[in-house]
Amino acid sequence: MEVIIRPTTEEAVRLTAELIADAIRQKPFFKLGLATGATMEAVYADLAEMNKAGRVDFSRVHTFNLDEYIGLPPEDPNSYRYYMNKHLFSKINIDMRNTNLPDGLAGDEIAEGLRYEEAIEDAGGIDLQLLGIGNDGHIGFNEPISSLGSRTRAKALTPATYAQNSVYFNPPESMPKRAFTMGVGTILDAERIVMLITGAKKAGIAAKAIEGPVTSMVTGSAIQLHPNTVVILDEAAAAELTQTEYYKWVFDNEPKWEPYR
Ligand SMILES: N[C@@H]1[C@@H](O)[C@H](O)[C@@H](COP(=O)(O)O)O[C@@H]1O
Repeated sequence: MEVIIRPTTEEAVRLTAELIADAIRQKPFFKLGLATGATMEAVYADLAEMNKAGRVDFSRVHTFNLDEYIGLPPEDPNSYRYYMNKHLFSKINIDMRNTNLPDGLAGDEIAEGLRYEEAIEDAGGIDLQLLGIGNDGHIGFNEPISSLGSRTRAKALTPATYAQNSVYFNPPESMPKRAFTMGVGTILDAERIVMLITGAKKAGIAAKAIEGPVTSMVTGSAIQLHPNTVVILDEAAAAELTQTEYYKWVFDNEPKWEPYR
């Protein structure tokens, strides 16, 4: 795992977008795993800008989102399908048929989990999975005590997640209590993981996920098991890390990071 700390949120976001764009440039038939949440909005704005400037082409990219609320139709402004269309898909040259999210309205939940797993497998697996982290340490909607081997399935949301995300719903109580999410095992199967964590509120959970023990209580800590992971943080989110001098040295000196410095 590598940890990169950038002085500002903008720089952390920009680096995340650059890594994604570079990866797509190297392999046009790219399978990109996507995340939602406030943190990612700026990443998608950067990617849309790069696409517009002709710096990255999404025409042959296939996307797979981590999760979707159960019970929300795609046109609901709080569905993750709506979020993705709004923040990214409508702004880039992607073929909408190549964009995938779990179907929040799927009647048979077991079948929907299997369908999504098969769709990822049929596409040849995910090349790069973008991740944020929830206040309770979740990745996707893999809440505390989710099996670290879990696959795509329906998952009940914790009170912490409810508190974090219900502010977007009107009324807040209309937020679904369950969601489909890729499993931790599904996420760990990706070829490469890029996690972005920004803001002072995430400093505690960032330190747990990056430097704490690998535990299903913080499913974000499972990234430590992945052989090709980079975590990008702004200074505020990195405030509780203990090895910051080392992380900074690596970014400032390792040749592979030279183009991004
Ligand atoms: N399911 C998503 C997660 O994938 C995301 O990481 C999290 C963080 O959101 P934010 O960036 O708003 O803190 O939000 C939701 O819960």
